[in-house]
Amino acid sequence: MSDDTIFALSSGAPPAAIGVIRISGSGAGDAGRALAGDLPEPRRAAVRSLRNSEGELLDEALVLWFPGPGSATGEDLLEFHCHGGRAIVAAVKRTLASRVGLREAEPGEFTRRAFANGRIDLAEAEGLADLLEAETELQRASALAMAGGTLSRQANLWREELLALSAIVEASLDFSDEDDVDELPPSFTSRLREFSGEVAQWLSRPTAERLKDGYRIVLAGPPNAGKSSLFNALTESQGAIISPHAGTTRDLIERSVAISGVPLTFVDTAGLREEGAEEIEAIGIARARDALETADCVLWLGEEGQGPPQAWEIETKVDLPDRPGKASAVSRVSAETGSGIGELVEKLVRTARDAMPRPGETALNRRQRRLVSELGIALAGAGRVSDPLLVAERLRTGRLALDALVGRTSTEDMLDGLFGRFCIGK
Ligand SMILES: Nc1nc2c(c(=O)[nH]1)N(C=O)[C@@H](CNc1ccc(C(=O)N[C@@H](CCC(=O)O)C(=O)O)cc1)CN2
Ligand SMILES: Nc1nc2c(ncn2[C@@H]2O[C@H](COP(=O)(O)OP(=O)(O)OP(=O)(O)O)[C@@H](O)[C@H]2O)c(=O)[nH]1
Ligand SMILES: [Mg+2]
Repeated sequence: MSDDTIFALSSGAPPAAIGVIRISGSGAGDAGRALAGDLPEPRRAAVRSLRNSEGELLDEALVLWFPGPGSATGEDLLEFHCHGGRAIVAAVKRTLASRVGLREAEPGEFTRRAFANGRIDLAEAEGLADLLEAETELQRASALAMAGGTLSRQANLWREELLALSAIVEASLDFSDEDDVDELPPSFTSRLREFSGEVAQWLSRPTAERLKDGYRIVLAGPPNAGKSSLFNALTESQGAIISPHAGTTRDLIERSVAISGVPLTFVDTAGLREEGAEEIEAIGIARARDALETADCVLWLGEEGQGPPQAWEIETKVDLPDRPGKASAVSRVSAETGSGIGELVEKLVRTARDAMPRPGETALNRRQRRLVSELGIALAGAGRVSDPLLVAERLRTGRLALDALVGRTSTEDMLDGLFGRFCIGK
């Protein structure tokens, strides 16, 4: 980690109402004085005239001064809240670079410094990355919980419990004599079991990927069943081509929408038929079958009972007089008149919400799940052996997983990948 002083525009692209330029590092105070004269008192906004080294006025701006280590990055941090015009932002940045000699920050570098300085841990940094990418209410609430340290606090409690259990094992080692080598107290076993149960509970929760990708709803059925028409009605779009010609849709058509804050991804597919499909349509049918594999929910528009297991039977084109009808239909709709569409959407939202993390519940991403499950495996292993030395060894393995979880141990590659997800200025 370099210890030079960095700056970046942290607000959106100009022109904007306000442009926030942040400066972090040991040179932040001097940079502030170079442009603004005397600094305001710490953590209090004050108006200053910003000038370049020729003394020319660049802007009247608010200045905020956060001396380290009690700042967002843990370093001296200074902010100019300028008018957000292109030329103003450019002039302030130019002055910081060429006159003051500061370097423009890399993507995520402020956050990376906050991590390096112990202001946030790795799980919180991942939460922040998700928070910036959040597009729905559920994603926002879950990411905010992660960024606020719910998993980090849990990991620390688990770490303490591991240390307490290790202490019991140590004590049994100290006091063991020839006849009584490997007796761990019964309380040890029950604590271990409770611990394992808690870890299993975290692993059973809906995942962060599910929250990000949305609940996948695949529309399937024979050609001309009305899949594309229903797809357009559900997504309130004209994304799919509709025609009376059987075999109109070939490629998968995906559209993500958030309804009541719940992310849903609808997938329209080529009509399934065994015979008569020409080459391109046949490729489409293969893709449709693949899509069925990854679906969270299949809406089946074909003949009753002919869809994949668990599929929702949908009776469609209910505006037409002579239709076969479906006794077990979950939903009866008409894409033509719109009848039943609202109810179907409501059912889907309810089902999808049940499959998602609760609002504000921490959802583990793939990396976090791998490490929490390593902890779970270590605990299970500790419960299966009786030699205290082996038990101690398993508990240590669990602690290593927790260290990796919060980033006490982490590789440069991993950090580059994570912080590269942030924009410049974060
Ligand atoms: N203008 C501005 N807005 C911003 C940020 C920022 O850096 N600048 N943030 C940047 O991400 C977020 C807010 N996060 C922050 C987190 C910690 C501290 C901080 O100074 N913490 C100190 C003191 C807390 C106090 O007493 O008020 C600390 O925790 O010790 C500041 C902002 C969102 N909004
Ligand atoms: N009356 C009526 N006609 C509908 C309804 N839904 C679809 N259709 C008609 O049925 C025909 C086929 O509709 P599509 O939505 O293209 O059917 P599809 O299942 O996507 O067909 P492929 O892409 O070929 O597999 C079109 O002529 C539509 O106008 C409906 O609810 N009522
Ligand atoms: Mg179609």
